[in-house]
Amino acid sequence: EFNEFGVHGGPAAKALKPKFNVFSKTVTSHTGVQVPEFDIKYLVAAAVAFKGVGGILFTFDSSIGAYLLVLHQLIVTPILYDFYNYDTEKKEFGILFTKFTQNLALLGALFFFIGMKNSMPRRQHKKKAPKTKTFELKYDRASEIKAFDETKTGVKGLVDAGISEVPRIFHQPPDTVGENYVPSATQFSIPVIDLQGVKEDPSTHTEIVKQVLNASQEWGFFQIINHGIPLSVLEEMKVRVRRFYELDNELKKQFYTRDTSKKVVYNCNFDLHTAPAANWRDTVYFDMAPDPPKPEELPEPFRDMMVEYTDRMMNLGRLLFELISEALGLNPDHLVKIDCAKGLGHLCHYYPACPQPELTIGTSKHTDSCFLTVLLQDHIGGLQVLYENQWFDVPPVPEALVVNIGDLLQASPLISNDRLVSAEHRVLANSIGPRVSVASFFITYFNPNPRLYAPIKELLSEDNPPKYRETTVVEYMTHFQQKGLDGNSALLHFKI
Ligand SMILES: O=C(O)CCC(=O)C(=O)O
Ligand SMILES: [Fe+2]
Repeated sequence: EFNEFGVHGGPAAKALKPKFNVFSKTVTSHTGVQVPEFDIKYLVAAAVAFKGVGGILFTFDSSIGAYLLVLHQLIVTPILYDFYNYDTEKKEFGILFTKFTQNLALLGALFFFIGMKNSMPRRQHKKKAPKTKTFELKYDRASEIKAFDETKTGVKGLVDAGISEVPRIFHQPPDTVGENYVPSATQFSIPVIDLQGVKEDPSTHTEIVKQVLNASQEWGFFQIINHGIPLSVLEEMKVRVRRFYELDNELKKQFYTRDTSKKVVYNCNFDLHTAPAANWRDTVYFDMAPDPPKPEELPEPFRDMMVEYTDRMMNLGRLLFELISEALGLNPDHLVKIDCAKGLGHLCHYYPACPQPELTIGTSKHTDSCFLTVLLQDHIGGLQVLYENQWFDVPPVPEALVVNIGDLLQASPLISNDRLVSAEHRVLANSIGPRVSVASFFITYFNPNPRLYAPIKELLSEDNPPKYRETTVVEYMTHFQQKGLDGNSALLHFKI
């Protein structure tokens, strides 16, 4: 009825006019409201417009289109299909009533569509968030990283310059930071082992070996107290780390390099150019054993400190390897004999205060690429370990050192054939800072040590076949360095 318009509204206007008159009379007599007089062609024009424009928009999935069609239905249906003006016995009544109810059903369908559309935008909104990230990834990340690296002043340089927002290159993918976090005050926490009397008292020794085995198998992490390194040495070491980072930029820049064969390597993120997102952390690395640098090659704050710290750490490392050998049922000197305590490097980390800690991370989730790590951390906190798929805080204890099993011991992976755990851990960024830590890695990094490491034969059996192929430290480390902190274990590469 509404396809031809002509000058006066076409046949639709003709059909509508008497019906509209009846309609307006009925409305007036029932409600007392006077329906205003107007040329019926305008009503037809409006109905045609609503139907035409609404129909087109509707086919494009638009809710405006649906609203226009609803308006059309509301205007046209009660007037055009006026079954109420006919006797129930009349033929017209049946036809008009059927059409009226059909149009009512159509109206219902339109309302359903509008309801669906209103609930969808909320869902789509969340899905759209990663799209913003995809867009972010399209910026010229490589050039921004290059420019940042060329400043040679790291994250501390950005903070010193007064930035108030974390640059894009440091943005972590969404949801990496908040996932599966358990606040530290729960019934579980990483074990603290008191080493007092470990060398003097045989029953204490046996008890400690048991605790080391449990902690290394369960958590891959434990803290030690009464470990023999005086608190004053630990405190002084942290002071020296801060002092290094507070050196004049020109002095510090001399050590900024990506050449990992150097004995002193200062840079921001060893995997800056390959990692998906940069970490809010600077690091200076000292390769101290077996071939230490000359004292004059060390930055001034460490010159009279590094050798003492290394000696003390080597003694502690030998003790820990003995305890772990025993825990695995091996001769106490087994791990030392296969050179696990031969190489030692210290990673001195600096985590500047972060203006938007929720956008980035101090150190991405990773396992350590070494036999064993002994970590000195300050009072700020932020280190977390993954245990049973949940993140647990490793709370700072002033006199304690944190010990964790590395990939090459993994536990026992390469040596213990998966009996020990090289646990995943990470460091959160913090608005309070700087935080400093010293991670002492027992490993012969790039010393060409030809020794092949494989799961220890004594630990293998028919039920416990080797899970990793043999490899050298150099091969393992080369793979780790190329891979970077991408969230996957470097050990996967060596699985049989
Ligand atoms: O800074 C820390 O607490 C941990 C550092 C760390 O995990 C590492 O150097 O491998
Ligand atoms: Fe680590």
